[in-house]
Amino acid sequence: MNTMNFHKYRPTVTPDLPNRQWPNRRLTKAPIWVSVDLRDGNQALAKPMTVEQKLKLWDKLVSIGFKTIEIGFPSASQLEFDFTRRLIEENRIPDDVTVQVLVQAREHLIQRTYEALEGVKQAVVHVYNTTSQVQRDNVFCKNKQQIKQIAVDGATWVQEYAKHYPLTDWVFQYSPESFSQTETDYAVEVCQAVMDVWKPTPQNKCILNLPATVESSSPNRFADQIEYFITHMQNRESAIISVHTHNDRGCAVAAAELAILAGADRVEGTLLGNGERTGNMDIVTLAMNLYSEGIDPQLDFTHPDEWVEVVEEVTQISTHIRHPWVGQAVYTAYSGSHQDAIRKCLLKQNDDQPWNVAYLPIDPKDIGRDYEAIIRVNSQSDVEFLKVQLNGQTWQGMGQGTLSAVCDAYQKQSGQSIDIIDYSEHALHDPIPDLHGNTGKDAMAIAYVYLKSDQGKKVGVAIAQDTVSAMILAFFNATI
Ligand SMILES: CC(=O)SCCNC(=O)CCNC(=O)[C@H](O)C(C)(C)COP(=O)(O)OP(=O)(O)OC[C@H]1O[C@@H](n2cnc3c(N)ncnc32)[C@H](O)[C@@H]1OP(=O)(O)O
Ligand SMILES: CC(C)C(=O)C(=O)O
Repeated sequence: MNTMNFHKYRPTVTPDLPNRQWPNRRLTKAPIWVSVDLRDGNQALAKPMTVEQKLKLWDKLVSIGFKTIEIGFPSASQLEFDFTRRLIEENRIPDDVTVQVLVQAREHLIQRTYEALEGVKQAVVHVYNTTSQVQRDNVFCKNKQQIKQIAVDGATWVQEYAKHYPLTDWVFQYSPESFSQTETDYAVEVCQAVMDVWKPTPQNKCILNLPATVESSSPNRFADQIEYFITHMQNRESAIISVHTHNDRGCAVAAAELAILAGADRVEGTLLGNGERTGNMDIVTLAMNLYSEGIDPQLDFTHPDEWVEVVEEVTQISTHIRHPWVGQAVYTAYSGSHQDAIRKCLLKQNDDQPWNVAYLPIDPKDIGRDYEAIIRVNSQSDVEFLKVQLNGQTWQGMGQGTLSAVCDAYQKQSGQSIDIIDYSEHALHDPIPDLHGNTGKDAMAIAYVYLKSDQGKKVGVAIAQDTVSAMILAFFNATI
């Protein structure tokens, strides 16, 4: 047997933390959210957004309720610079929203970043350099001391250039990029050196953003890294601890959740998880996870169809039908036992009681989905909710069985009262000859339906490929 070449790989080293506290904690409130759609999300697109598209997404992010939005990398290109200027000069930044911008720890780029931000009321200047061993050795070809010096120089320039713009309320953020692949003690050392430059206080905090730039271990080990960092740093009360997870192993949301348990205050991510490679942490999923546990997510995702459309338009990426919480299929049950359970629970569900419905973790109505989409009929289902396409019209009905669902649909559509007197359905195993004696190989079921309506008693009969279709056709034959 061929085996995959797993010998090629080694696990990422994460700290031992025998007294870890995070597993005993629960999520109780939303973190500080930061949307990085317009930066990390954008830099990952084959066709990055135009200024107009960025403005459109910006408006959506503001309306959803983000209070900090990383708007781009203004020193990287004229487009990024111009977008920043548009937001400022056109007064598009509400007073309670702070823009954040990313920059490398390089002086000319930091200078240009401040030029882009001239006149802004408040902003986070986010400077980063990578600290991981692979980048130290292979990309930067520098030792730990030299890499730390890049961070210190960057922090110094960020602080110095800010002084040229005293009217703005500046907040400084530092990311040891590839934190999760960095020796955690070393990450603490570098961040401490940055804090020594900025000298934050509990009243004037800096932000330390700890990224899983590439997700390389399981979420519990990322949580260990965060808890280790927090418990080994000095002056914890003067820093906001932020995390920025990517989804390489499919666990970005879980990693962020466990990082919050481990003490992180703030989470960076994108709507629907767009971002480098497998994407950034999906803020929608994390926020809705909190919501489904009765925690105020502090973001408003009530009308997904509106903002999903904008995200899809600007990213040119469609949303999977099974995307957590907002995919088109996530409140739909095809299988009979699920349909049965949902119907029974919905009948018992009172609006003033906590949500208690099997198979539906939240009330789909909360995000603008109706129950009619919930139950779909196919070969896996016992028909209790029906959609019938007839003469170009869609008829919908719900009932204990096929016939009562059809009857319900018919009554809603025609306004006529109708009673089912009796019915019978038979699966046929032998082929049925048609009027000319030919064998209809597909015919497999026959149904009789006896009705009493305003027009008196009627009987309908039909043969079809299955009993459900035969019943529906027999019903309509009886109503003609
Ligand atoms: C994990 C992340 O998402 S980080 C963000 C990534 N996003 C982006 O990079 C998008 C925007 N960036 C860009 O368009 C370009 O990188 C620019 C315009 C900012 C800079 O371009 P350039 O200077 O031409 O190239 P580049 O970014 O490759 O860097 C060149 C040098 O800076 C160094 N450098 C890279 N990142 C950093 C950093 N964060 N801090 C300090 N130096 C850095 C490189 O090692 C390289 O050094 P060398 O010339 O001695 O080999
Ligand atoms: C710049 C940092 C925060 C980043 O985007 C990453 O590490 O993924």
